[in-house]
Amino acid sequence: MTLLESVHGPADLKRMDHDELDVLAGEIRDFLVDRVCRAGGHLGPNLGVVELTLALHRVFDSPRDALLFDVGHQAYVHKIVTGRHSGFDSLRQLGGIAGYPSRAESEHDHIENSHASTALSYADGLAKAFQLEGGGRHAVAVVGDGALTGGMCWEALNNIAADPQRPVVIVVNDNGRSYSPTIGGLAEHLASLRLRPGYERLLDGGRELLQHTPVVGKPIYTALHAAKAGIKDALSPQVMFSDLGLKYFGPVDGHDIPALEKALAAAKAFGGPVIVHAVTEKGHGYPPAVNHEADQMHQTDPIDPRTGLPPVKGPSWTSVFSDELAAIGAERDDVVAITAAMLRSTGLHTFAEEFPERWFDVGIAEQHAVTSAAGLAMAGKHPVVAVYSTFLNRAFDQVLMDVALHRLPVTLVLDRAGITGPDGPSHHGMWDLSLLGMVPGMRVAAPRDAGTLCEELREAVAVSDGPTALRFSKGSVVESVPAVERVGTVDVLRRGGSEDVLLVAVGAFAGLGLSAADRLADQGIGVTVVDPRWVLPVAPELVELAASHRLVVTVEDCGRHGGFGSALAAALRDADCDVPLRDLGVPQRFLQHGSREQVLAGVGLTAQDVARKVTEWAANRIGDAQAADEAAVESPRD
Ligand SMILES: Cc1ncc(C[n+]2csc(CCOP(=O)(O)OP(=O)(O)O)c2C)c(N)n1
Ligand SMILES: CC(=O)[C@@H](O)[C@H](O)COP(=O)(O)O
Ligand SMILES: [Mg+2]
Repeated sequence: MTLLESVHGPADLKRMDHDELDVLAGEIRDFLVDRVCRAGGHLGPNLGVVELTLALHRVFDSPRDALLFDVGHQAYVHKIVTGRHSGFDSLRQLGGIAGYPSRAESEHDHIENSHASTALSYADGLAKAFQLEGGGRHAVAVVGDGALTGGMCWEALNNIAADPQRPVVIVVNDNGRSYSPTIGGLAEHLASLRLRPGYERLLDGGRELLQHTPVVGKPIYTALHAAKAGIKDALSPQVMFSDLGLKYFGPVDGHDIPALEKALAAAKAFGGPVIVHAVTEKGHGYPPAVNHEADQMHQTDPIDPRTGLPPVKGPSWTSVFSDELAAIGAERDDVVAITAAMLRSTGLHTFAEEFPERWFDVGIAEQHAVTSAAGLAMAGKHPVVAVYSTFLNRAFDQVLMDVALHRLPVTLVLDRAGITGPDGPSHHGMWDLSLLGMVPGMRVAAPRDAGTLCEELREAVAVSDGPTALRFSKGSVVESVPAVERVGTVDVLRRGGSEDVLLVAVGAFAGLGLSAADRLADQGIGVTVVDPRWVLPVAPELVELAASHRLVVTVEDCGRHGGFGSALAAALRDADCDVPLRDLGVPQRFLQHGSREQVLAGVGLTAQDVARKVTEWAANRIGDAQAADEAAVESPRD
C-alpha cells in the first residue's frame, strides 16, 4: 500500500514524520499528473500547493478550523487528503467529484463558488461567528496572488484588520501568476530575480511590463517580491500589511513542509489576523507544467502525460473572436481591449501582440474593468472588455450605472456564455441575458457561427451611442449555418412551408433549432427557424414574424428567467399579439458539472427534446386553432 492510499483524513497526516511526508508529496504529484491528464482540470495550480496543503492540515484542525480556498481550483490535494482520492477517476465528470470544493462531498469543504477573491470575506464572517461562540477556532483562507488583485479582498482586509483578535489566518499562495501570463510574467521575473545575478538589468525589463500591470497589482507585487530597491525591510510586505494592522510571516518556501509548519503554527498561535506569505511554483514537480509557456497548465484538457500536450483542436469561438478583433484593431485605432487577468483564455492576446499600447490587464477585477472602460470611452476610445459570461455578474452595477447610464460605447465580449460543463454551477454562463436585458440602451448579439460572430462584432464596435455585448459558447466554433433570407436584422434559416410554427433559436442553438425542425418536418409539422442575431432588445421585425404564426417557440442557452424568451413574450404582449409562445432555456437552478452535452441533455435542451415538446404544443395549439377556424367556416358569424 502506498502512503497515499493510507491517508483517509487529516489525522493520518499528523502521524507521519517529515520523511514520510516528502514521500507522500511525491506520490500525490504522480497521482495528480495521472488523473488530471486523463480527466482534464487544474493541474498547475494543484501541483503548486501539495506541500502547502499537507502543512495546513497538519497544523490546523479541519473541519473545526475552516480551511477556505479562494476560487477553489487548487483544492484537489485537500480533497485527496480528506478521503476522496478514489473519486479522482471521475473528476469533474457527471456524477463524479467536483473540480471545486463541495459541501455535499465533505465536511471539510466550505466555498463552492469558483469566482475569485471571496475567501477573505468568508473568513471574516466565519471568524466573527467563532468569536461569538467563544473562540478557539480559526478561519484559514488560502488566497492566490492573482485573487489578491480582486477588490473584495481589500474590502475584507479592511474589516479583518479592524479587530486585533479576529482569528483569521491569510495564507497568500504566491506563485507569481494568475491565469494570464501578463501578471504572472512580471511576478515570475521578480520572483526569479532574487535568485539570479543581473538583478538590476532584468528588472528594467520587468518594469516594461508595469505599464500593463494594474495599479492595484503593482504595490502587491512590489511588496511581495521585495522590489528593485532590494531594501527588504523598507519595502517588504511587513510594511504594506502591517500598515493595515496585519501581522506578517514570510516569505516562506511553499514547498518546504517544516518551514511551512513553523510559520503556520506561529500564525495559529498569534491569536489575531495574520498573513503567511508562501512562495510556490505553479506546476511544481512536473516540467511540462512548469515550462508551459502560456499559463503553466492553469487549466488543461485531457493531455498525454508523457508529452504534456493536449489533442489538437479546431478553431474555437474564442479564436475567431481573437482574429477578428485584431483585424478591427488595425482599422480602428480608437478600439482598445481590456482583460481581467485572462488575456489568452479570452483571446485578447492576438490584439495585445499587435497593439501593445492599446490593451490593459486590470487583474481579477471585472468591476474595475468595466468602469475603467467607461473612462476610456468618455475620452473617445471604444473599449472591448472580454470576460467570461459568469464573471460579468460581478460587474452588473458598473455596466448599468457607469456605462449604460452615460450611453457609452463599450463592447462587452462574453465568452463561455451558456452551459460550460466541467467547471460546474458557478461557471455556467447562464445569467448574462437576464442581466443585460434589464440595462436600458444595451444591445446584445448572439452569433450562431464564425461568420456572424465577425459580422456582429463589427456591428457592435460600430455603435457609438451606447453599450453593446456579444455572447458565445465555450469550445469549438460552429463553422457555418447559412441563412436563406434576412428580414431586417433577423436571419431566416429555414422556411417551414406553412405559418404554423416559428422557432427562434438564439446563438449557438441555431443548429439545435434546425435539427428539431428536421424531426418535425418528418412528422408533417412545418417549422420556420430564425436567428434573431441581435437578441436584445427584441427587433420589431421579429414581433411581426411571430405574429404571423400559430405557435412561437424560443430556445436559448441561458437562464429562462428574464431571458430572451421572456423578452419576446413581453414584446408580443406590448404589440397586442396573442400568438402562443413557449420558451425553452436553462432552468433557473444551479446545475452540477458534467460535459456540456450531458448538462444540456439533463435539462431537455437536445434536438430530440425540442422536437418532442414542439410536437405536443403544436398538436394542442395548432389543432385547437385549426378546429376553431373550421368551426368559424361552418357557422360564420352573422
Ligand atoms: C471573478 C473571477 N474572475 C476570473 C476568474 C478566472 N480565474 C480562475 S483562477 C484565476 C487565476 C487565479 O490566480 P491565483 O489566485 O494567483 O491562483 P493560482 O491559479 O495562481 O493558484 C482566474 C483569473 C475567476 N475564477 N473569478
Ligand atoms: C477556475 C477558473 O475560473 C478558470 O480557470 C476556469 O476553469 C477556466 O475554464 P476554461 O477552460 O473555460 O478556460
Ligand atoms: Mg497565482
